Amino acid sequence: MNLPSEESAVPRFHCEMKSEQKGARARAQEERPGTYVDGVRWRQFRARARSGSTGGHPPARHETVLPGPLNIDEAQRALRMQVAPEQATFGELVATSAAARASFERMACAAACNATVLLEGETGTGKSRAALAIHRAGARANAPFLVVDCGALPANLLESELFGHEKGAFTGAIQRRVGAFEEADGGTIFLDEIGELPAELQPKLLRVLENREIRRLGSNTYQAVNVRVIAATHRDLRREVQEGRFRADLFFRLAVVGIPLPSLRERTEDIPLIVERILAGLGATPEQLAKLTTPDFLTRLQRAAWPGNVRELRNHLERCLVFQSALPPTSPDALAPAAPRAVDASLTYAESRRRALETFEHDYVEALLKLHGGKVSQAAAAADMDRVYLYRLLRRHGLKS
Ligand SMILES: Nc1ncnc2c1ncn2[C@@H]1O[C@H](COP(=O)(O)OP(=O)(O)OP(=O)(O)O)[C@@H](O)[C@H]1O
Repeated sequence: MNLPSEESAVPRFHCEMKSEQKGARARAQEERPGTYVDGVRWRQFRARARSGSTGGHPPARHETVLPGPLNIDEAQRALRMQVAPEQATFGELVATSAAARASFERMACAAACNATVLLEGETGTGKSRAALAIHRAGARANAPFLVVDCGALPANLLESELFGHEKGAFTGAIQRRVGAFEEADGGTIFLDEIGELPAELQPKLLRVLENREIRRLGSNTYQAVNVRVIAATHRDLRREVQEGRFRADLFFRLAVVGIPLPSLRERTEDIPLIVERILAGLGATPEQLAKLTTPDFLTRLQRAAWPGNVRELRNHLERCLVFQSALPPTSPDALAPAAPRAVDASLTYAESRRRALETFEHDYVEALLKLHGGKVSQAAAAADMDRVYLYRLLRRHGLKS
């Protein structure tokens, strides 16, 4: 039986489904690109007449309750509708919340096709991890995955980074250099912080996306590239378009599959699971794990603000391990009683969120610079930010000329 797929590279016999007297059985035939139901990867699935539902983690096998026997249509519907595991994973990402699972579903769809993807989410929501997971779950998994931070370099260097240059293309170009698009040929290029792409490079990237060909700096000829593009931004790109900082045509080219990543505030129910994952990754001992997953501590973590999202949570847990203690979250809003925050509910959600982010960004970089006596390099290193990017933020908020 064939299941619908947008990707021509998906094997014809990708998933085998059998109707049986007691129900239906589905078995994935290939390791890659994988078989997904509700964003969850499955190897074997059985829907049968009377049994319990076992959400799995990782879910290699699943059984659920269905009136049997089933015909193939019913079995297919069962796969789509009856599977509601409590936990979902996509690559290294884990979640139980509906918001995150909806993102995983979109990621799974994106992985199965070749379309350009735009990941949108606040800083630290896991955009880079999501990009890698999409690459790994797709047909290009064994080909290169290249990351370019569009906010990290000035325009001329970024152009060379992306498209390469010929020897002598500019002062200092002592030899020919292959750019990221060429290097990623056959694979995926991840354009992080795409909202920071300098205006002069936007038409050049648009051309690459439209024609799938690049031209090295200093060269007269275009050459074809076969690269899948995943971009990410923490900015509201629609707003950037409205305000003339980002080209509308480029935005539409990038957002063929738009995937919003929810902030941690919007999915606090995922925090216990993420905490467990992070602690395991940090090599916590069983004692440490027990101490840092008590209901009381988890509730405190769930009530904190986490403007830096999963990254901030991870840093906090790392501190807890270093100091061998369930430290209270340090974010200014942590454990705050229901004190009203300065939000204007007459604005749209998007506008309100944008303003809050702008304020956060401004306050953060201002405080950061103050803490480090105005030394940008030192501040950038301490904040684990790229120096050029920090400069850009400081200029954007009028904190440095
Ligand atoms: N679901 C998750 N489970 C465990 N760790 C996670 C998860 N999501 C993100 N992280 C961790 O949070 C940190 C930030 O993740 P990532 O770099 O993917 O976020 P981002 O959205 O790309 O951030 P930025 O916009 O600042 O580049 C990383 O250290 C990553 O390991």
